[in-house]
Amino acid sequence: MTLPHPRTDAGATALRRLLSAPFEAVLAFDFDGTLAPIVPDPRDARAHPRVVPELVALARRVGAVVIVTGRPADVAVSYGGLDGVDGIVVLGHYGLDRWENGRHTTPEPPAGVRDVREELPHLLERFGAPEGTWIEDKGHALAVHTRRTADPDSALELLRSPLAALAESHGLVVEPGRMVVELRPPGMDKGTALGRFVAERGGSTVLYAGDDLGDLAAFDAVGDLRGRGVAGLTVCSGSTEVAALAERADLVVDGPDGVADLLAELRAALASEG
Ligand SMILES: O=P(O)(O)OC[C@H]1O[C@H](O[C@H]2O[C@H](CO)[C@@H](O)[C@H](O)[C@H]2O)[C@H](O)[C@@H](O)[C@@H]1O
Repeated sequence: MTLPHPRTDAGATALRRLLSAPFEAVLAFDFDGTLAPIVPDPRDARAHPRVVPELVALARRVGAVVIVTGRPADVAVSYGGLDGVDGIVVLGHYGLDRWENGRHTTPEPPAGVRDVREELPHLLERFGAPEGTWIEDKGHALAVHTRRTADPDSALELLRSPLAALAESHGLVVEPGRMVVELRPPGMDKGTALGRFVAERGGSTVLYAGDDLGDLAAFDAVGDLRGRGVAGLTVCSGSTEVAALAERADLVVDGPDGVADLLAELRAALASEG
């Protein structure tokens, strides 16, 4: 079992530093598509079976393990079985809420979310959203999924601008993703969440792994952190659905299976370093 080689010098430097000073490292992961395989119904998403055991082992050997997700933090904990990982922190809703040591802290949702909740079904009907279009109500955000329609890409195209207009009229922003458009509060993204977390923990290395467009902000944050002396390694959990992340990553692995392999390789490498 050998660790893969990052294709950039910056990534290789970060991996070396992670292995030589693991207690100064922050390991950060997206949830869906990275730790959890993509499934048709978002309510069925669960962590890859090898992920939690590997995170449990890694959490004992690194500075911090953090999940940065578009899910509500408590939902990611429950779907992922993440409460089994000692010391893990879960930043949900792109960083708006936080789960740590069994405690979930979350702000009040803005009024715009309530209004969008009311109007969204009518909008979908008015614009002829095809059968299989599904609204995920996340409390602080609403996500319109098309994965279970006959033609998910066309359904997304049909709905993209009406959803953007609805979001804007209620002070929300749209977050595009894998067969989904989310209408969510502005003012937070995965990059801000990751940057703040690394500052809070004082890490000298950060690894961030993601699979979707919302993870690009976290990749940007890794770039900013490098400018401030923090070594950074970006990992793409590769898929046929999103090319933009793979183009920017220091390392591309084969979906959640590949992420689970990487975790196992990191764990083995850290164990052999003593
Ligand atoms: O930031 P993440 O943890 O990656 O969450 C992003 C969105 O993931 C979920 O949707 C995605 O995964 C579903 C389950 O595999 C899949 O059916 C869907 O097509 C994907 O877009 C989740 O439902 C969203 O709320 C998250 O924002």
